Amino acid sequence: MMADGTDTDTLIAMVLSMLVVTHPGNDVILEALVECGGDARATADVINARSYKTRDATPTNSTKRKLASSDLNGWINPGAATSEKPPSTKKRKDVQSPIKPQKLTVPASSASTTAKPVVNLMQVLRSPPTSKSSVSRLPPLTLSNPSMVAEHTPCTLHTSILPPELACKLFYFMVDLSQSWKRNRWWLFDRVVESPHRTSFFVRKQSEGHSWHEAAQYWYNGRPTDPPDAFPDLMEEACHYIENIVNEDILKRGRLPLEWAGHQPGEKLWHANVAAANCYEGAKESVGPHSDQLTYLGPYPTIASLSLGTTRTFRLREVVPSDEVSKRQARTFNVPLPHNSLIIMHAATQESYKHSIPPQSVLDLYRPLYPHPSRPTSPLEPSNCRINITFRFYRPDFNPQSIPRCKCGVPTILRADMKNRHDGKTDRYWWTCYAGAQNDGKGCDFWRVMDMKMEGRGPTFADRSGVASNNETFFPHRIMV
Ligand SMILES: O=C(O)CCC(=O)C(=O)O
Ligand SMILES: [Fe+2]
Repeated sequence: MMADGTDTDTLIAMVLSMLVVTHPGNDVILEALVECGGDARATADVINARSYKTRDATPTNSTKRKLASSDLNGWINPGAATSEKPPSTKKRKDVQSPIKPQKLTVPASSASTTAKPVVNLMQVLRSPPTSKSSVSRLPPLTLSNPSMVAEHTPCTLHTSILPPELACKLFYFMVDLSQSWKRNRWWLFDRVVESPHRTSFFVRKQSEGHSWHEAAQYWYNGRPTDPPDAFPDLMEEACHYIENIVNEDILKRGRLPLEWAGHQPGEKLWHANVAAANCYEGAKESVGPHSDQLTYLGPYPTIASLSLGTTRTFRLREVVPSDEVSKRQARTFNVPLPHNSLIIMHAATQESYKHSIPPQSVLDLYRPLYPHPSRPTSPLEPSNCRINITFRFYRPDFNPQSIPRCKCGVPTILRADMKNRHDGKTDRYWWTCYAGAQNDGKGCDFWRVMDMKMEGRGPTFADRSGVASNNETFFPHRIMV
């Protein structure tokens, strides 16, 4: 998770959150962002203003209207005769900034309205030109059962994963706890932005000698935090079930060369030593498209994500590598995650896909089976909350002491080169400065390719099996060891 300052989704979310009219479509918002030099506040003002002016609408719920225009110049300046065509968005299906952040955000109320220097946002955001017109567009697909999930994605879905009473108790416990969780907050350009849900970070009691306190700070975008809490007992109990399922699942799959191979033969290869929890209250709370930061997870992590409470849609969309965008399109997969289900994001999910929990217009309330343990005689209360707990294995070879520091003196973050992962000549992971997330948006230009061997990381499956592991000679989806 966590974010930096160049994310399309973040900018769109900022604009959306300031609109008083119905969503005009991402392409329209992006073009308006270009017109407004990347200033989200100004973009929202322009979209709002033009909507009322041209439609004679007032900003009441009853008069909210859908705006649709493919010609943004004409739409923003209906009277202005201009020969300059607005940048076409027809071909833009999957706009990616070169370095992607981890969370969708909404602006803090302090968003400024002053004019900002003009940046050509499209140069940053637009994918390299391609001839996509011949590539057919695939409609979103709902994956409503475990076999569909396994068929279409690198994930597995398990339903009714915990004993029902444990799932219910853990849900109540976490909802109560979540009252003190925080909205993630960080700098984006010149303003502070905030995540549209609450979050918290936990460390397992017996986690092998490393202090994951620094890692916890990075969960909160580099903000100083108190040492993270230990897994509560109910989470610990749930974790045993989850570890068993995850290890069963990964044993059935081939392993990728850079995955952690363990110190001793027979050792449990995946164990959760940290967990991050999210609470989404109501239909509008969300998390935007992102891939999880790999800093402590290392390459090709497995992440086990437990859902409790109301069903929400988990959305997955592949990031098509640059050399394939002219041949195929990404497809959006929607996976409804009911109470007591586990979706396991297996190796290569973070390198190849973005995931999100989009806002919804309606929500099915969760109806608990058991009363709240501390209010056993109260009536059962349906809830509009979803609790998500992602159990994670922070690798011993990506511990805080071994994370490179940037020029600002703070630990860097590790990202995958999602766009070039099939290239074979391009390195696939890099370390970059992350100081800007907290430091008034100002970081340094630190950028270094991650080199497993030079940095002394492992042992990996490649080390064990002798398969080439340098970043130039294997292809994530093609070589299994
Ligand atoms: O709530 C979810 O299912 C996803 C949460 C997530 O992606 C994250 O915390 O990184
Ligand atoms: Fe995530």
